[in-house]
Amino acid sequence: MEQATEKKYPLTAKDYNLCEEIGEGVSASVHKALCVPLNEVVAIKVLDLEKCNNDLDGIRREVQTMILIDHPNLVRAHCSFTTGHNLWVVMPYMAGGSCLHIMKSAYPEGFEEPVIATLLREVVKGLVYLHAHGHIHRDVKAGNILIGSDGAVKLADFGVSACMYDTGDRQRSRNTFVGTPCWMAPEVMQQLHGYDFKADIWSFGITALELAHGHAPFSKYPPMKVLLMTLQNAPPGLDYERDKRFSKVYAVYENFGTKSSVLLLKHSFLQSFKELVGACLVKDPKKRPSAEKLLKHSFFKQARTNEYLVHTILEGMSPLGERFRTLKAKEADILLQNKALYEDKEHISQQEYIRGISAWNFNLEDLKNQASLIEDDMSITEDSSVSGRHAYREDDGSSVEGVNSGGANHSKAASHLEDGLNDAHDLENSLSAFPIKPLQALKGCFDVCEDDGAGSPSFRDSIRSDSGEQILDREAGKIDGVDSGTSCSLSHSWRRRFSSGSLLQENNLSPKKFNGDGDREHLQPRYQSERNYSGPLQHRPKKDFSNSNAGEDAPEGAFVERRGRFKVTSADQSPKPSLIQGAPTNFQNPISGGPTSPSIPSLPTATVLSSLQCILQQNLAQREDILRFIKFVEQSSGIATELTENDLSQMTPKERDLQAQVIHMQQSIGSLVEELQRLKIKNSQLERKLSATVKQDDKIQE
Ligand SMILES: Nc1ncnc2c1ncn2[C@@H]1O[C@H](COP(=O)(O)OP(=O)(O)OP(=O)(O)O)[C@@H](O)[C@H]1O
Repeated sequence: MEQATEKKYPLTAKDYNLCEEIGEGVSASVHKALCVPLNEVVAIKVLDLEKCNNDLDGIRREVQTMILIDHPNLVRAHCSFTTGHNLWVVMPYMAGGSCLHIMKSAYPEGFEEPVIATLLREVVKGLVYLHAHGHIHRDVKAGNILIGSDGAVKLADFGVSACMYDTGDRQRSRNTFVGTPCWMAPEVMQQLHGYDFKADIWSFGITALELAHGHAPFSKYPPMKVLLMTLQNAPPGLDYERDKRFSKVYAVYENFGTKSSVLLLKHSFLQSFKELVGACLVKDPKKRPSAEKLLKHSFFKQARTNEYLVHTILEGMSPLGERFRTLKAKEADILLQNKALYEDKEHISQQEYIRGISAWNFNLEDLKNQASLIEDDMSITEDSSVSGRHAYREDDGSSVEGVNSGGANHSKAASHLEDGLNDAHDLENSLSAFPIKPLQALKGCFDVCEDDGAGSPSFRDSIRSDSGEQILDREAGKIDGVDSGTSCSLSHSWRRRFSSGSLLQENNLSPKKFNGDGDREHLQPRYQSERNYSGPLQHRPKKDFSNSNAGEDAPEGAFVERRGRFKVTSADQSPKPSLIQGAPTNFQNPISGGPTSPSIPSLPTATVLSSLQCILQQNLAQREDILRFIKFVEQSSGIATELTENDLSQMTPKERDLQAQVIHMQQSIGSLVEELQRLKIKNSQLERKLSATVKQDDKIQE
């Protein structure tokens, strides 16, 4: 491949001395290296082509993009070449590392306001350039915002970026499913009408929250749940209560005209930050501002210079390689400590987290588990969702409702839902009640990288640490057994998590502390609940499973559908029997007008309550009708049994006809009684569900 810059970067591996590892992604590891002929420190991204699952197109695209771009806020590749079965991409060394790693190391609760403004402004500038050149980045997140030793901010990782002009028809919207769930725009998840540059604006909004809080909203949830929550809930945002540390009044000095005067402006950072995030996190992409427009937002008045970043966040940080090693070791340690938890069934979300997207398996059990985790979110009102309170309190270690709160609540929620989610039919009903159909949106979207467990790339041997010490081997971090029972080995999922964002708290690696707020003076080392930091989801062509053994992984029940790696199994696909032929079957959901279902997950609790009450009343009325009908039939059949053979022979045709009808009615009684039983059971289930919901509602109101 041709060199991209004036300087001639060598195209052979022997001209580079690979040093320690400084980053790891889903598809690659990144090393510090010395380019010997130029005596220049560089970063080399090493992609193992054998592990790339034929996604060579994606790699080609990434490298092409990286070489062609030319903007101070985007990481440009110097050159690339293959060595053995690896592809090396040589790029500038960004000594500060990614914002995510910096937060993990020293700012677990997010950055200070001016830092956020400075970082984001630089990112927007990069996006303006990318979008103007027809590219969508598709993976904007703190893990991909790199900082150089001079405080330069650059957006990296074009692994999933897309060129809008790829098809040649300059089509301006895409139809592929890529990105990382927490940062992924709803329209990318939905795949209904494609998406465009505005998908990056959504991810940018999520990244803003990530930089403010130290983690992305919903980051602790398993990927499926993240998708559902993004589609269902009101967009996340800043909250006046939780984020009041951003409410400080700032002094803004401005020069006017020739006379240099200083004006003290009272400015609430929180207000403009809230506005910025709110503008980006609008579900309708058309209503999101363009990157260009965003750049003019008043929020960026807080932005400072690159030097400011050097002084505030880089000074005092340990070298990147050392930081990376420490974080990696810490994560391995925490995984070991929590091993027992993962064996506990009550910690489904943590299991999902460990498994990562690689192990996504949409069988019935998984769907049930995922769906059972959804219930607790029904309590999230627009407001609390917007504030993100629900998702954050847990992070402080104080357990609240939610998945990771010690398991008790979760297990309660899960068992509570058991009743309502007894079969796949109900499950599908409940999912289909979402305003947009996430399942449909998900089916066939993914191909999933399976970890072959094969470890080190051949280049490993040549790697040495700057300090000469043995660097932590990737395999050394592998913890056997933790992931037992899943289809993904830990080494893989661990890599995946680490790369894109576990924010396991770090012992205060750096002496750097804030002196501003006071509330962040002490960065206590603590192990916070783990999150799901799933890596990018790469869209690949759907596979033909027509010859596959459809039922191979199905835990039970008939196989319904399988597209890509998605499959939905159902224990009962048979149509529900109608009550009686000719009898009314209009069990209508009073809200939607559709058939009633015990699960109406997309509705707020109050609406669900009134809906359930209506259904209950309807069922009671129907039961009365049926009882009356049975009584009537019993009376009729009583007359019939008193008739003798003789009587029958003397009957007129009309009488015989009537008699036949009576017999038919008698036969119906059996099925009516059965139906009645079924309704009774359903009634009692509804009653239980209703009282549980009322209790839950009461609790929330308390
Ligand atoms: N030029 C660089 N200088 C310093 N660190 C880098 C550089 N490029 C990447 N890194 C580090 O390596 C990590 C992984 O790199 P990158 O994101 O390119 O890999 P990936 O496999 O595409 O990851 P993912 O897709 O999971 O985000 C980054 O998060 C960052 O911490």
